[in-house]
This record gives sequence, structure tokens and C-alpha cells, in this order.
Amino acid sequence: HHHQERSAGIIGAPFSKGQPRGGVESGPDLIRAAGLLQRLQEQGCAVKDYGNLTFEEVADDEPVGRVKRARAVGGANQRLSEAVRAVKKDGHTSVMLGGDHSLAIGSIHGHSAAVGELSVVWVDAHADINTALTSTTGNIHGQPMSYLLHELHAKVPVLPNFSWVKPCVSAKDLVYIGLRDVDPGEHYILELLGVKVFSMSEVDKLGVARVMEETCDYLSTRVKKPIHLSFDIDAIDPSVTPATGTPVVGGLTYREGVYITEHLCQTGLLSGVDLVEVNPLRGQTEQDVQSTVSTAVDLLLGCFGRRREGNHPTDYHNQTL
Ligand SMILES: N[C@H]1CN[C@H](C(=O)O)[C@@H]1CCC[B-](O)(O)O
Ligand SMILES: [Mn+2]
Ligand SMILES: [Mn+2]
Ligand SMILES: [Mn+2]
Repeated sequence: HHHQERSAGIIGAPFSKGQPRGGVESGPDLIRAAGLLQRLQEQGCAVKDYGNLTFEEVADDEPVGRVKRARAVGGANQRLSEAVRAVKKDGHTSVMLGGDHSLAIGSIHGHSAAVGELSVVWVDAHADINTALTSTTGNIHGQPMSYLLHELHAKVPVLPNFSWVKPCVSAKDLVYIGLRDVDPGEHYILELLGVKVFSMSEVDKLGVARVMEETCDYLSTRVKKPIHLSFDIDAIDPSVTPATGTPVVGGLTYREGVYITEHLCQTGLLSGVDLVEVNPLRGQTEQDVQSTVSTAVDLLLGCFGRRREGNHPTDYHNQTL
């Protein structure tokens, strides 16, 4: 028999305009510098690095209603969507390194353009499902899911550089893990749409193993679809990953985070991954930044087969055995 070798297509998206804090655009290069590609190769994963996307500066990106920096976010995500689609067409699992979480608009849109219907597992302290009208900050990194869900299409206003976005996810195909800071408008939407949510209360109550079992059962009740994992590093507790824009206490442990990606990997359905919101300027110390970046790397290695029990290449021959 032969192995369907895992292969990762890496896209760097050094973009920060979905939120106001500088520094998050350094995420892709920090994660690369921490050895992501080498570590993936060492564990037997084929890797193709598509480099970092370049995003045009947008002058006069005045708010549209309360929505901030819409032109920059719309343009960046259109480019990202095309890039992710191409990576999927090349046969890889796409790995989008952010950058802020508004980039999930392009990543999920492009993934769906390549594979059609997909499931989304959103691991985050936040639901990021404000519409342009429910958002109190106007920052689009708190809104990406609202542009992607069929059920919210009527609630999304026309925004400049957003006309290319077509809703591509059904509410029944979305699962949240790690929520602990959800706005009232978001909570209303989640309840109205009946979205499956494992907040930190459920993680405490059920334990992460049961959460993952129920997540995978829920998503494969109907047709098994490719899974898009959108992982906001602020899902992990800030004691482990402090270098991020919107930290919230009471988060996932390092072990719970790695269990989540290990579990999704073993489904064999993981088809696209986002790792977003790493911001070195939000760390107090160099150790804060290193802890955040190395956790991001380990989460991604778990997506591509790293097991804490150990790994060995399929063709391992130790002559001295
Ligand atoms: N405090 C949260 C909840 N809602 C706010 C908003 O809509 O601006 C913040 C978004 C965090 C986005 B992130 O999850 O991508 O970091
Ligand atoms: Mn074999
Ligand atoms: Mn978040
Ligand atoms: Mn987020």
C-alpha cells in the first residue's frame, strides 16, 4: 500500500487592517522563522511555500457607516481568495498565516471556490460573527463569518471592494470551540441560526476529547465535507499566547489546543487551515512572543500529523536495530 502523503501549501498574509493594532502583519514571517516549514518536512509532510501576498495600500479608506478600512480588507481578501483557490487546485492543504482574522473571508471563500461545500471549525475566544450593523467597533476582524454565511446574506450591507464575496458556508456546517467573549449581537445571531457552539463552559464540562468527538459527529451527521479550520491564537489562554491583539483570560491550555489539531488531522478531512492574530507588539517580553509563536507552530504541526507519542517516517530503517 502507499501513503496519501500529506502536503501543505503555505500562504503568508501580512495584513492588519481588519483591526487597529500594528504588528499582526509580522505574523507570517515570525512563524516561518520559528521553523514551521522545516518541522513539517521533518515529520514527513510535503511543503510548498507560496510566499507572502502583497496588498496594495488604499488611500482615503474612510469608514462606511461604522465599518472601518473596508476597501483595504475587501481588496486584500479578494487576492487571498484567489491564492487559496490556487493552492487547493495544486492539491495541497492550504495554510494561511495571518495577519488578522478578517483574512478568514478570503481564505474560506477561496477554499470553497476550489472544493465546494465545506465545514468550518472556528477555534477562537470570539465568534467573529458581527454584521456590519451589529459591530460596535467597526473592526472587520470581528465580522468575517457574517460575510460567509448564506443565512446572513440579507443582513450584510454593500461595502466597497466586497462585491466579489459570495456566501459559501451554511450555519449547520459551522462549529465554534473556545468562545468566552461574545457580543450580544453575536449571541443573538448564534442562537437565531442555531449554530453549534462549544464555549469554554462546554470545554470545562465535557473535556476537550468529548468536544472533539461531538464536533466531528455533528459535522459528519450529513455528508462528510472537507474541513476548514480557522484558528485564532487568542483561543489559547493568554498565559501561553499573550502576544495577540484581543487576549481574554480563561482560554484553552496548550494541551487542549494541540489535542484539537491532532484530532482534526486524524479525521483525514482537514483541507484548509488559518492561523491568525499573532502580534509580536502585544507581547511584554521576548519570551511572550516566543511562547506565542512556538505554540502557533505546534498547533500547525498537529494539523499535519505530529503526535505527542512520537512519529517516524514510513520508510524509517535504523540499521543498528
Ligand atoms: N472583543 C471581540 C468581540 N467582538 C469585538 C469586535 O467585533 O470588534 C472583538 C473582535 C475580536 C476579533 B478576533 O477574534 O479576530 O480577535
Ligand atoms: Mn504504510
Ligand atoms: Mn479572537
Ligand atoms: Mn478571531
